[in-house]
Amino acid sequence: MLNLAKIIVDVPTMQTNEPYTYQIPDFLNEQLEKGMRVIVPFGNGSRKVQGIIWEINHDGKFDGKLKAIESVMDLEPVLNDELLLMSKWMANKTFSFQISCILTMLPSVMRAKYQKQLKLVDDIDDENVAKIFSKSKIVDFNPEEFNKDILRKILSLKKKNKIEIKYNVKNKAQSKKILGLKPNIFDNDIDKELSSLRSNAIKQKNILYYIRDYPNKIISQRKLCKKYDISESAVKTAVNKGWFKQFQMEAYRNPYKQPVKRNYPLKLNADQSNAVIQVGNSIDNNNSKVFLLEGVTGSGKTEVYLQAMQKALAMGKTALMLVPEIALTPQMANRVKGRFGDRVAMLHSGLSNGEKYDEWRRINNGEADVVVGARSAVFAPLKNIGLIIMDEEHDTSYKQDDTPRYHTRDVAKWRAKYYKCPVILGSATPSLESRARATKGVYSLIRLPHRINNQSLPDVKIIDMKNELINSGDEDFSSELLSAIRNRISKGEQTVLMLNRRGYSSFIMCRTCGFVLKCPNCDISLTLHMDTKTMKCHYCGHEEPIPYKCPNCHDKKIRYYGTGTQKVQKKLQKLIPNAQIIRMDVDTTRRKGSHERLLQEFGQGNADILLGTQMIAKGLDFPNVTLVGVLNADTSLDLPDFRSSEKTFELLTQVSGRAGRAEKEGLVYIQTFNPDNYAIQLSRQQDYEKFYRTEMNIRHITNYPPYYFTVKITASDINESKAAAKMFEISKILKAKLSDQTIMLGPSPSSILRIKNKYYYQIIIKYKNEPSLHACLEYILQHYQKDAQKGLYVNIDPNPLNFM
Ligand SMILES: Nc1ncnc2c1ncn2[C@@H]1O[C@H](COP(=O)(O)OP(=O)(O)OP(=O)(O)O)[C@@H](O)[C@H]1O
Ligand SMILES: [Zn+2]
Ligand SMILES: [Zn+2]
Repeated sequence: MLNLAKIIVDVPTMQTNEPYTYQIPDFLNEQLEKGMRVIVPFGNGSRKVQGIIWEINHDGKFDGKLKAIESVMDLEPVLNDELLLMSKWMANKTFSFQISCILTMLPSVMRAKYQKQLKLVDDIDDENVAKIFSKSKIVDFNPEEFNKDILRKILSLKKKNKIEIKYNVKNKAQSKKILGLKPNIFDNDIDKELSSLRSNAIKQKNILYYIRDYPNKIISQRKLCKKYDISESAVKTAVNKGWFKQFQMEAYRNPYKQPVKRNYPLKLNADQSNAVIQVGNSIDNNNSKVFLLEGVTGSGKTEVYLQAMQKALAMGKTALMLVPEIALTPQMANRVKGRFGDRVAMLHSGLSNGEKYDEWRRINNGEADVVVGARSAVFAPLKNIGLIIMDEEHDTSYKQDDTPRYHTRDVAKWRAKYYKCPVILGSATPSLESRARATKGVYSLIRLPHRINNQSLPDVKIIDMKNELINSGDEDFSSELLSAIRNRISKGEQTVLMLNRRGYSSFIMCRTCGFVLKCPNCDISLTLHMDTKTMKCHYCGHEEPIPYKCPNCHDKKIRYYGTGTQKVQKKLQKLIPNAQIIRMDVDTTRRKGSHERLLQEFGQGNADILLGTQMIAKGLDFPNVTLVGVLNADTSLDLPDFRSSEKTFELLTQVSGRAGRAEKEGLVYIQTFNPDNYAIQLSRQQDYEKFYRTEMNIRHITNYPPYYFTVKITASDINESKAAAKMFEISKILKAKLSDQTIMLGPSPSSILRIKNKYYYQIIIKYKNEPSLHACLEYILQHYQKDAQKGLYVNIDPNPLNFM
């Protein structure tokens, strides 16, 4: 009989979904549990890797030699049964490896960091190498810190067994420790000390009074000093006299800087209350229904979420609310925090890794039972979930663009099944896939067709910029929009302006020879960043100075193309000198808290105009905004993507919805060079149902989702012909297996052929019913693993969000 553990190990280059069996050493036998992280030896060197315990068997048998677990990294499991089970499902569903799913579920600080170390095992002659070990026989080894000569010597000494290279796993997950104080003097002794103090020892007396008032209270030193105006030196004296015991206490980092105002449930209108009742019934009956809440902008979806969550909490269950990163505005956060208080945990990219880890632990310990967060919050270690909400369910940020390529919606539905609870998918513009499922009855459709208080949707006007360009020569601001802005300023009302911007919108081009400055590593033009005065690649991070002469023909007529937000802001300021403008884009929101601050300023009325990129389109609820302008509606239409109309319609509808949400009526101007395009015309009517029918017809004729399922397979390599050859090989395997109804596009070069010096080739498969496809793709995934070690990667993306 042996104590054995099956462990899923973190070995990047030789992945497998089969766990490895290890022996549990006696000293760990009591302590180990399923779901804990451990460190185990791997391979035949002295390599150590992180792993997670998948199964424990106390009366196991094993023939042959077994390695033993070296140490354990956790005191309690970090993954419960549910999440372990989910990792297995997810690996299968997304064609990835279980270990990468597990690592995705955990806060980043819990992912292992491997530190190489050098250990001196024998005397060495070389002085330069010996110097490395002058302080200790084991030192951290970062190869990039040594020159080639020394590196060569180290390797040759390793061959002679005079030096060992070890791999150690570092635990980055550290809780924050602060100084805590515990009273250590009681009753009569306090009085004795008081009477022995000089009459002017006021600080010392104050400390004793405090201890008399709170004899059993543990307090952090910082708080004591701040709250009772006591100096640190006075505390030091008190500790020396034995009045306090000083110790290290664990602190949660507090990411909420400002106090949140409490808010209370609103009286629901009939549509809202119908929605809450339906969802509530599903919570009561433990059924895992999926509701599609289709509510026009400003229809009060958030209040429905809050009151449905309240129901789940009242039954002693927990609630999970997912929002797109960009929509996790302070407004949304305050609404939830203000309703449910300290039981809310927030997970979003604005937190430091340490803060995220703390929030994660609060959830794992059961101290927070409401979680609000972006994509990865879908893995929050809540137990006993009673409701899952996905706000703006159509948002593309819900799909992860890198392995594991999961869609948050699928994970949410899996968890809801596990806990037998409902899911609400909410949106003013649901994804076509979800809306089609509601038509089929797979989801239950609930509609909120009216705005709160029956306020009408804003009036939308479309401006043909072709005419405008001829008449006024301005391609950014039409005269109608300008006069509407001036009019709002004179009335003290506010305007939101959106610049529909894509990554490369401000590139530079030579007007003489047409030269465009491109990234040396990727097939993409560099983007101009005025704040750092550099040209940057958004794919690989390459950066270089802005050229003043054309690198090709040396002419000085090189100029900036496309509309950057900065440029537009300058121009607008010139056109309307008295306007107070707040600009919101990647550049102005990079610093922590700046997003929050800008919105707050706008909300307080400190500016007339909020000018920004797509990040201002969603979720904002400012009653004084009566005018919305979309400066360039066309950029998202130009995408070589079958979803470009859907994206355009959705964006225009969402941004229009920011206008006229309270008593005053709203007006929207959409500037476009394609005024007749159906997505633009239909967004003028803000009629989602009509858009849905029109777009479904087009998808039907062109054989696209939701009528077809899709899979994208890519191969990438530094050598272009290798990537292409691999894709042709794969296409042969597929052709042999797939039925004739299935459509295969490619192999073809991806639309950005080269990224980070690697070439990409792809195949897209469109299918309706292909039972053997999954197994075939699994085979491809496993079979081409060995190529990854040589730098050729094969990736499978189920239901890709873009085909480019
Ligand atoms: N029952 C109600 N009575 C009064 N006011 C309400 C009610 N429900 C919601 N509101 C208010 O109406 C406004 C719009 O609601 P909310 O922001 O929830 O809409 P939404 O449907 O989420 O909109 P969007 O999709 O545009 O973000 C908010 O200011 C909210 O406080
Ligand atoms: Zn030139
Ligand atoms: Zn690049």
